Amino acid sequence: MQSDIEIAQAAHPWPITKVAEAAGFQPEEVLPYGRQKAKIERTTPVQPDHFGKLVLVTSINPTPAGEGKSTVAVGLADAMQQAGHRTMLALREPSLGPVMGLKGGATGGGYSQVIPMEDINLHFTGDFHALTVAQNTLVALVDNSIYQGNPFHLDPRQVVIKRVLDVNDRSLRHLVTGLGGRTSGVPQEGSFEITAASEMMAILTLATDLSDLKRRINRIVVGYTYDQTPVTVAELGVGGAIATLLKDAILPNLVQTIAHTPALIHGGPFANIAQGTNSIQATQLALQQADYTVTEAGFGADLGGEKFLDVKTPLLGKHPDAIVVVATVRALKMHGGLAKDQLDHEDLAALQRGLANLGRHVHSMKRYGVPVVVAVNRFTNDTDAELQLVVDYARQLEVPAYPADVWGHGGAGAQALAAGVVAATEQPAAFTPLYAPDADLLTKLKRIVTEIYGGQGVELAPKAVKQLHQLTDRGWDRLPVIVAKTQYSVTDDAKRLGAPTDFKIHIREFVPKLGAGFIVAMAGNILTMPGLPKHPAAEQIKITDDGTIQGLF
Ligand SMILES: Nc1ncnc2c1ncn2[C@@H]1O[C@H](COP(=O)(O)OP(=O)(O)O)[C@@H](O)[C@H]1O
Ligand SMILES: O=COP(=O)(O)O
Repeated sequence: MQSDIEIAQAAHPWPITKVAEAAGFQPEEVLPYGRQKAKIERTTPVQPDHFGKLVLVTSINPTPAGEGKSTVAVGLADAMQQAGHRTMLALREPSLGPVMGLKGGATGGGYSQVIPMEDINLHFTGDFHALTVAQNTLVALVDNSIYQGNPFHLDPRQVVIKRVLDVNDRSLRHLVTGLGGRTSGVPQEGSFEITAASEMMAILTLATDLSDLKRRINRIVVGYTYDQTPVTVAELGVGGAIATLLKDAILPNLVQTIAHTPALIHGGPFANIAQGTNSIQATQLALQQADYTVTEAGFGADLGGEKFLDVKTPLLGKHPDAIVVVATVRALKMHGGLAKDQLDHEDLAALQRGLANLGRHVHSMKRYGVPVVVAVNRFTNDTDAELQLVVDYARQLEVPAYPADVWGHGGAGAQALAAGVVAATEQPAAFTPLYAPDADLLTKLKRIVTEIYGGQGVELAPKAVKQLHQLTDRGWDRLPVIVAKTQYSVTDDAKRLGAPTDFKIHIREFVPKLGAGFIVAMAGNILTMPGLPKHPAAEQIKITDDGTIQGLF
């Protein structure tokens, strides 16, 4: 069986200028980066009343490998395009952390991939590197201000803006900087987070244009003074320089699928530690150009799905017309109690037990008032009996379900799914947000935990209780909330699979991100700098002397 990269390398892509022309972009809007990539620079403002239909792809709680949201999104878009619907994808950029680590890339798989997968999964058009330099330059400017006499009276123990790196590196979670004596800075305790979790990434993906980007950067709180007053980038007077570093990164990237469906790929926040959705700009651009936009949000519906619907949708100016919940037999069997190495043979009893996780996510997506469709992403070991069990269960939930073999057959494996999704987008939708925008932080959190996770409520650690009072005193307690928690469970315990209800979410601290415009609630022991596994993917990745990349999954 060919690998993802072998299938991608055997594809015959169009020149990106041809993809752009077919997608309706004007030549002056297309900035090629080589033959198969381009950035798109809008020359006319988007018009929300001309937007096409929006399809959000989310999923059940995944296994560590992922359950195929990107793969299904690509195969679905190809199938819709091949059925004659003008379709465009809006996806997120991969982080090199998982690419070299455990999870792999974010370009789909099999015959449902965006290409050139090597470029996209490695340095793409440099957006992650630009974001890394932008955030690290800001930290250096803050440290320099403290070193050069500290005119803003910043407390070195309360600098909250973190250095970032697009690498999984646990050794950078806790460190001391500024050692080496008087000329080497001011000693400070600090830490790195992965670029995908950075506030700069969140700002890039939520900004509607360059002026919004600049406003958001200026709102970043870099730290607090000795008397607890927040200090912003605007006060430091360096917002313009930081925005300059992102002048190209702010532009969405255009590539194509193996079947030449246009795909805008922009922004790469993870949904377990950030908001997990691709950029507002790319999604609006796709909505403007195509009759159907297929987009995805990270990890399960409890994370990327909820954040897309409650944080991104109000800024996007358009709610989804249909929500696709991707399920796999293998993940459902894990939720039914099987171990990772027991998933390759038929086990209807385990599958039956694990269906509750699908039920949880279908229920939580249905409450938004948007038609829901289940896509059963077929793996080679899935039996017809297992697939039928999932379809029958979905029918009991009164949602249509379509097995799709997009990995093995691309769009041809998703024709029934595509027809079902198009039909779903024609159904009436009464979008119902989860909480009122002006609800307080705790109310928002409780709604997420009870309505989306199925839990009993929230428990705040003493530090979080204290922070909540500070947030309230500052008037920051009405901002949207982003829950950072494990992707494997609806709870904050990665080992609790299925659909438990007897749990609370334990919030250890709140992290205000005023530039991004939300508060992050850190649940359980979630970390914002992942580590590498015992056998990282890097052990398989090679490059031949003639420059051919191998083993990139
Ligand atoms: N039906 C399938 N059969 C085999 N491999 C698959 C299938 N669907 C996805 N994969 C593989 O699983 C990995 C994760 O898929 P991906 O679409 O990235 O998941 P997600 O977007 O949910 O994280 C990729 O390497 C992909 O090639
Ligand atoms: O944020 C994580 O996204 P994936 O589910 O695509 O890995």
